[in-house]
Amino acid sequence: MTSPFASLADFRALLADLPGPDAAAQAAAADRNGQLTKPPGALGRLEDLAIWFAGWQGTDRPHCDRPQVVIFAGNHGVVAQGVSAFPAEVTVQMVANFRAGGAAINQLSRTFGADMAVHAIELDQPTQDFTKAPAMTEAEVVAALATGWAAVDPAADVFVTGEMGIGNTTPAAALAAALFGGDPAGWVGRGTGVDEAGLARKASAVARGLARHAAVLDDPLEVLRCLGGRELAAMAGAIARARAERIPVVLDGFICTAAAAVLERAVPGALDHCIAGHVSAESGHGRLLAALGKEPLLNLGLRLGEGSGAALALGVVKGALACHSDMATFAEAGVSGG
Ligand SMILES: O=C(O)c1ccc[n+]([C@@H]2O[C@H](COP(=O)([O-])O)[C@@H](O)[C@H]2O)c1
Ligand SMILES: Cc1cc2nc[nH]c2cc1C
Repeated sequence: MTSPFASLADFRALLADLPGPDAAAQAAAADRNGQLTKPPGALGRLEDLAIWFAGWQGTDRPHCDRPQVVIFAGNHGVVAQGVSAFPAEVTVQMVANFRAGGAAINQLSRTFGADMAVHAIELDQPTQDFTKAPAMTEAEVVAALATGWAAVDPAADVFVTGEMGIGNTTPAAALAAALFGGDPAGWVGRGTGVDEAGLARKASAVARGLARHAAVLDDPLEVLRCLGGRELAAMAGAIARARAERIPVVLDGFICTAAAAVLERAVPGALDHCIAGHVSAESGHGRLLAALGKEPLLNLGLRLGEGSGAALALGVVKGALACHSDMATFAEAGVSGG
């Protein structure tokens, strides 16, 4: 499908008209859950997870047989502010590594049977440094949203999106600060491993970005354009497309969640089809998830990005859905007490 939007106004209208879950399928799944051979509630959050997936997939026997992982890569003008522990050329080098099968996400995608795709977006054209100018023009942010929109396979049954972009914890922190308020220093973290001075440079860059773009801070899509990045916009576009297809989404780390938060702040409820795969070690991620009301499935101290935490969470999702959809009921198994 070519993208159904040509402007931010079109995208905004599309977001306001997204489908909800199938309440009947969800009710049928809750009923089935009550009949499975286990004490009530004994599978804990796995039970809620299965019932939630049932609603979005529109079946009382939800599945994770065709998970799709899509990684978007972008480069950032704000790296000129000294905000990353790694040089910008690592972005294109890691894209080559993804394509050669050598990154963590390749191994995790294979482990959980996910189809994996990589989209490098204009890596030779970094966004503008947001401390000096809007990161993107409207045409650029719409093109990135459309790349994300087009990347989703409508036949996937679970969707994961991740990113690669040296410097991108800084635009992610800027989005979080713009969307939820608070001191920039409270949203920046060590990313790939910056020292104290690097952390201070990140907080300063975010503060200057917020000041420069103060006029748009009440408009989440303009915030994405002025303070975000191409891979962040692409993740937002992909998450919106998954919603249009009613495909449940597993969110990854801080950058992915910040991109997703743009949609929720633009239209409350826009992330109802998303769960948090994990909470990353990036200091603002837990706070961002709390602001979105999302409880992460995993907390393993990851701070890699590239969809890795969400891909790992596919293991939990697969376990939850296998139990829900394939366990015997008390009646089927002849077990007393159901
Ligand atoms: O997902 C996370 O929470 C996360 C936390 C820290 C770093 N990263 C990854 O590291 C890169 C951004 O870090 P930095 O220090 O360059 O801003 C980018 O490629 C991300 O995928 C990702
Ligand atoms: C090596 C490397 C791999 C990554 N994967 C996601 N972000 C990354 C950042 C770096 C620096």
